[in-house]
Amino acid sequence: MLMPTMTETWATMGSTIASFMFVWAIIRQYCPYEVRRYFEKYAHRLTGFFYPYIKISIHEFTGDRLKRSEAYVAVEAYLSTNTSRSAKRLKAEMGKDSTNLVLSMDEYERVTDEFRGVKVWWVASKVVSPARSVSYYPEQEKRFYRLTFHKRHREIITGAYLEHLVKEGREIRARNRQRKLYTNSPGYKWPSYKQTMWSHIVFEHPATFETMALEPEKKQEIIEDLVTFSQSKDFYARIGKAWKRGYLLYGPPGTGKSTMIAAMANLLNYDVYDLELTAVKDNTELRKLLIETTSKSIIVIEDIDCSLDLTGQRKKKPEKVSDEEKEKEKMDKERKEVKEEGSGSSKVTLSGLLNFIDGLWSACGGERLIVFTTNYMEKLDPALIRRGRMDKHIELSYCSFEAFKVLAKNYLNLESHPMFETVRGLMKETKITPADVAENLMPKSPLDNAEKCLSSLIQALEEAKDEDARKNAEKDEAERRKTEQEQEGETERKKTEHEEATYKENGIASGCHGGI
Ligand SMILES: Nc1ncnc2c1ncn2[C@@H]1O[C@H](COP(=O)(O)OP(=O)(O)OP(=O)(O)O)[C@@H](O)[C@H]1O
Ligand SMILES: [Mg+2]
Repeated sequence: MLMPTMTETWATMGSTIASFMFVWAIIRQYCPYEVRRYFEKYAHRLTGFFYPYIKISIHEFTGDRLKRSEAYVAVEAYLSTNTSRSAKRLKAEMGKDSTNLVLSMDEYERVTDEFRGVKVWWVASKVVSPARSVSYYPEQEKRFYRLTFHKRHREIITGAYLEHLVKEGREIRARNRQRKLYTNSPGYKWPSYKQTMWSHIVFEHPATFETMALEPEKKQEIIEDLVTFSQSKDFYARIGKAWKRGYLLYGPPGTGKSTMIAAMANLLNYDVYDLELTAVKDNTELRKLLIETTSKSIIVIEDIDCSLDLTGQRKKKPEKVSDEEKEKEKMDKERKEVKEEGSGSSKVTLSGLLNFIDGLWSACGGERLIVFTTNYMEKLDPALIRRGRMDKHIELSYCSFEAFKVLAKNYLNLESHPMFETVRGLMKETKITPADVAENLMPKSPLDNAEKCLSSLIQALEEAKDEDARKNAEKDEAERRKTEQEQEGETERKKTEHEEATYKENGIASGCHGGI
């Protein structure tokens, strides 16, 4: 019998494959879905006998579809180091500090990797499912990576290789991570498959605790608290508490609450989620936003007192409201109105927010800070700010002399100056916010030197002192008038009483006369 030559074998295989493809094309074109499924099933089994490779798919979104899968993100980062060498089509994204471009493989690109002498293949791919006919959503893309390797290496690849890949992927991500500032936008539509509810920009705020004007002991205490938190994963696990911590920053406008949030993020290298509560439709949407936040992040709700009407239980007003309080209320109302403009009304309730902070869902992810800021702590519901929810209350107040020295160092590069004594004296007599101090210390022209800036600050302090004196005088005058009016009223009342008594006496006396 004649043995077939190599060429003949190839030709036979080729024609078998071609016939198979032809039959398959006909089945796909003309057969009903059930028949197609049947053929697919058996075709897979058949090829399984001869095909010596194993494939593992890692999808971008799995299960609940709300969060990118960690495995996918790790593979993406891991391959980014590999692909720049062997892939031909690459995607580039800005890396940490906007100084370098991070490369990753483009869709449908294939690369090889080697681990302990074993070769594997990676391909980046996606399936596009068509848009649903009755839907606002565009077509959905489901991206995934597929790993292929020979079945004789199954153990090493599914064990040591995948472990090594996840570990390295995480490290690369941490190295290249650009911190982000997220915000939830109003008018948000429900996400398509891959969209998230947050939009982001690169977080580049320069504030640090070093540049913050605060008393040194207070600053140190806050830094220690934050660092301890970030290193306490095991501790939180041991005591059975979710790894998160709430901070309430309160104080007058311009005392550094927002600046401190940026300093916190820079200290711990966390992302910031700036949550605009008035743009959140309801409690369900709030929970979804929470689920989408990542670990190593700060979730911020600024001006919590004006975010929503969360103070329902504390509406009892004092009987007498001073002019100052009236003015505060008016300002709040205006701010609230401005915030609510265009954002549609929100149905987030106090209980929804409480659940957001420490409900069951709040534990997902871990390593998160929740920070509220307010100008009026007394307006917040006690339930919202009790310890355990807002674990640490930090008051940021008017500028002290110690805080001024930090600003003088930052702005003027001065550690001491004869004019400092005048500033110290005036600061004891009047109040000024760090924002106002900073503004005065800022040179306004290239010719402005330290003396000019310090003079400007001293002038501002003197003006503030005069203003205080004027306000005090007005207050005293108002008090004096009030006392005078009260006294006049009292005299008038006594006079009337006296007249009435005299009238009664006279009437009785004249009645007696008549009777006799
Ligand atoms: N403690 C501080 N240290 C350094 N700079 C400060 C401090 N407080 C305020 N500033 C300066 O003042 C500006 C305003 O401060 P910031 O926005 O942090 O105040 P705020 O307390 O958040 O005010 P608001 O209550 O109005 O939101 C900042 O840009 C910063 O330069
Ligand atoms: Mg602020």
